[in-house]
Amino acid sequence: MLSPDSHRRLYHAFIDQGLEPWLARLPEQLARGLDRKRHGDLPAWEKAVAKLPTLPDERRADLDRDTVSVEVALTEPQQRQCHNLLKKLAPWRKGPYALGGIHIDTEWRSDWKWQRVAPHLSPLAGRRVLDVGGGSGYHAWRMAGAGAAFVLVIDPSPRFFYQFQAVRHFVGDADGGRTHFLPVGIEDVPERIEAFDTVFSMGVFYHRPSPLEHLQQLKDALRPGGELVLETLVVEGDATTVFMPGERYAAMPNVYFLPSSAALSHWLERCGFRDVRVVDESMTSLDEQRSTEWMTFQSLADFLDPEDRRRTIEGYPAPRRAVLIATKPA
Ligand SMILES: Nc1ncnc2c1ncn2[C@@H]1O[C@H](C[S@+](CC[C@H]([NH3+])C(=O)[O-])CC(=O)[O-])[C@@H](O)[C@H]1O
Repeated sequence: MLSPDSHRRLYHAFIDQGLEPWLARLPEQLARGLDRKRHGDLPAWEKAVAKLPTLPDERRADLDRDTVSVEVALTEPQQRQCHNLLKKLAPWRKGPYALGGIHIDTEWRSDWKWQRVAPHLSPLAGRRVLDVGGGSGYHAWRMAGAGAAFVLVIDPSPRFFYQFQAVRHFVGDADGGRTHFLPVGIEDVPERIEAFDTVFSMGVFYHRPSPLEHLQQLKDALRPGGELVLETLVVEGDATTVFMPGERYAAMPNVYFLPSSAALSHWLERCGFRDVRVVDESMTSLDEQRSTEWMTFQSLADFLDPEDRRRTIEGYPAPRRAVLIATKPA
């Protein structure tokens, strides 16, 4: 269960944003997303967040820096307690964060992805934003830091929901209550809601078995004239190239379509998007995704061929990611 305060915050935000068609579904979606049967560790994550100590009101949140940071004075025992509680939510994959002097060095340098994306966005100031598959919410805090009026992360992972709530505990009201997380998938967004000025889908597309349906769902979430930001794994090739790996790609299950960025541009156009641009294409480096103290399992270095880093352990082209931006016609 969410604390009544978090419930209230979410409901009020949905009312303020005129998201009434979605509001009626929230109680069921929250209950399902946080159902204790979904993961054996869920009660432990909930408890860890609930046990975070009350913090002094005086704090300084910096959401517009590479490391999402909250400066707040903690006593040494408090800092130790927070460190242990945050560790209970590991593995921490998306970040980095610095919370009350605790540096969470996550598996991903998600700030590097943001650096590739941010310069190309229509300014986020005042916009209503949806981040589909937003993980722990790192990019959502950056979007709020860039001035978005309302940011909603949807991600079905309850672990990431509790990681977000832990960061929220530190941020407090310093974001003006503009950043939110709903533990559901893209399939739970009400049909044709057309409510968001910018929709992000980063690191999700290749997990979708029906890629054009995913593009259509993203389009339906956008208001006419809104902007889509699509980041995904691609392969080299022309507008006719698409690759589907076997059961695993770089050890990941559930990886389906890896088009070339030219093919993906073509698909976006076929789905009715306009002004499609590939703003970045780059290989994922071993410094961007790696094991850390906060994510101690295997990471990219273990999933590439040790003899030839240009290949995955399955012999496929190593991860290459593109960022595409497109507009829904007004
Ligand atoms: N049906 C679904 N609907 C929405 N999200 C889903 C669904 N299924 C899984 N996810 C979520 O999609 C996220 C994909 S990670 C990208 C994180 C961030 N965006 C990043 O760009 O760093 C992959 C990566 O590391 O590239 C996970 O958090 C899943 O729980």
